[in-house]
Amino acid sequence: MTEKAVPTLYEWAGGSEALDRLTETFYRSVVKDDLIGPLFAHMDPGHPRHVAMWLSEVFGGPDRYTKERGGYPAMLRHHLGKAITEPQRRRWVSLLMDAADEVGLPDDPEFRAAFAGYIEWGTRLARQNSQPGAEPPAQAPVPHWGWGVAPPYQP
Ligand code: HEM
Repeated sequence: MTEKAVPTLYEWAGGSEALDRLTETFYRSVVKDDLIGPLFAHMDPGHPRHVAMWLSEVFGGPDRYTKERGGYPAMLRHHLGKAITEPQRRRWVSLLMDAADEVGLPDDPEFRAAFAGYIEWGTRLARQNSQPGAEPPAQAPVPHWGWGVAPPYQP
């Protein structure tokens, strides 16, 4: 019996097109939000696409954020000194999950658990690293997130 190959989270999500749709929709609601909108008032117009590139790389897609945007050190720099609060972090997560539903990212339990796991981890690091006086590592690889203990259900 041959075993099915396990797709990456990137493939399961629908690739870069799906992640672009996700971040476009997400940042449209972010900029209108009273709690976190002001943080993004001077956002680069390419921001949604850049974050989609980051997420693609994390979830096993092409390493475009590393090649074209400067990888982890560049991402880190964008958060330093922003003093993100816990309510702001929670709002960011909540709006992203709303956007995931709105654009129809796969909603199976395994995908959403893995997706939420990375988002929870990443936003907590972003909050910590954004505090005044934080000294996060200046260099680190872009994380590669997988399915964890619940690989996709493939009957
Ligand atoms: C998993 C969590 C997160 C990821 C993957 C992420 C990713 C990124 C990336 C890749 C950039 C740089 C984009 C570029 O190269 O142009 C960035 C910038 C930024 N992020 Fe995050 N971020 C996360 C969480 C957060 C949270 C929780 C907040 C605040 C509530 C936040 C606020 C910002 C801001 C204000 C910028 C700079 C925007 C600008 O002025 O251009 N991030 N983020």
